[in-house]
Amino acid sequence: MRDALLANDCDEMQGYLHTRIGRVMELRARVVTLAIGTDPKLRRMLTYWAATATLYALFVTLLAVESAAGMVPYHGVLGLGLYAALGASTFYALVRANAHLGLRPHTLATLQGLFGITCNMWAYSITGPLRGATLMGLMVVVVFCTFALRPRQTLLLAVCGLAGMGATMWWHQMRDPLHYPPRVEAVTFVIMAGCSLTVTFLTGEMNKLRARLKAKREIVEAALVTIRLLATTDELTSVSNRRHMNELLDAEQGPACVALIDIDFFKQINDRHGHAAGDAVLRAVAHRLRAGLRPGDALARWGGEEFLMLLPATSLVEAHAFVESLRAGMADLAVPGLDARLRVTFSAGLAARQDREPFSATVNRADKALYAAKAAGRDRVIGA
Ligand SMILES: Nc1nc2c(ncn2[C@@H]2O[C@H](COP(=O)(O)OP(=O)(O)OP(=O)(O)O)[C@@H](O)[C@H]2O)c(=O)[nH]1
Repeated sequence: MRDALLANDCDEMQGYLHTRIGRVMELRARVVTLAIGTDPKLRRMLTYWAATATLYALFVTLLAVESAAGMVPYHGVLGLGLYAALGASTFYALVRANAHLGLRPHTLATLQGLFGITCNMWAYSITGPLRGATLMGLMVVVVFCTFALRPRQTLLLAVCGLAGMGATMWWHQMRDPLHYPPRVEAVTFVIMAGCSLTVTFLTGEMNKLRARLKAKREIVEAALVTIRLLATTDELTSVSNRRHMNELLDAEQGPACVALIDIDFFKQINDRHGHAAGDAVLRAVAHRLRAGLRPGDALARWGGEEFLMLLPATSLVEAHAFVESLRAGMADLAVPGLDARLRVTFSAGLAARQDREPFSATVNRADKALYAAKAAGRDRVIGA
């Protein structure tokens, strides 16, 4: 009795924990969706944002540590920290809401790049002897922007960065030549300019390579679509070809019916009106049959003037009624370019798949039923 109660308590506890964990997971998924959305492109952009925000945070934390050691003025670090936090959160909001704002990627990248440059100028101004380290930030700005900007736009941004940093250096060496020796500032500037222009050039080349790769990938993707279409479609009638129908038959697991449909006296049409007229009849019949298909049904050109229809989850009685309605509908089939009085008819043999027999056996029975329909005078539907 006691054991049973204990087991009951355990089950209840397990159920309770299960529900709680489920709710926590659901809440977590909602928060993640709210924060970074579901669109992969948006998520990628927010990943870039997160990388730069982390860099700002690291940078400001390091400066705070240095300010505690008396190397950097406290108020300068606080100001820069607030400015960086404000900028980072503004850009998060802009990127997150951009689906509604509609800002172009290069506009967003340029704004972020310019913000990065001003952070760099500020950091250079307050870091005293550590200022050389802040110059690395300019390279990050260039590389970050290369994802969204064209090479020329990246170059313009790099020039803006150099102008900003150059002005900052010039101002400091004019104001305080003791701590900012003009020669040191000049050499630093030249090295920084050389590095950032080289990085701009290299990222520009990388961008061109990426664009070329993208163009090639698009060509390959389009070629794959064409190859797939050619491999699965009958060129004349645009319905599936035999190979594709065989794939569909292989994939079909449940009960189904097949209908083998053969145009009557097609040789006569060819002989009397010419091969092109025969082709037009094939196209018109295929078009009419395809238009009559229900969702899930499939149609293929099985041979010369023969079509195979796959009717999943359909009984023989239902299939008979369905194909019979298609047959009756042929009475008003008009073939473009041919005498309107020409009546095109077809005969059809039906068979239902028995248990899980291979479809080749079902199609064989449908073929026999078709033969019977032809023998019985054509223009009719017979079930096996
Ligand atoms: N125009 C055209 N004719 C084709 C094509 N493929 C096969 N055929 C012709 O279709 C004809 C089929 O003739 P048969 O098998 O004798 O059949 P039928 O004249 O329809 O006779 P029944 O089926 O017994 O009513 C042949 O003359 C083939 O040359 C095609 O793509 N275009």
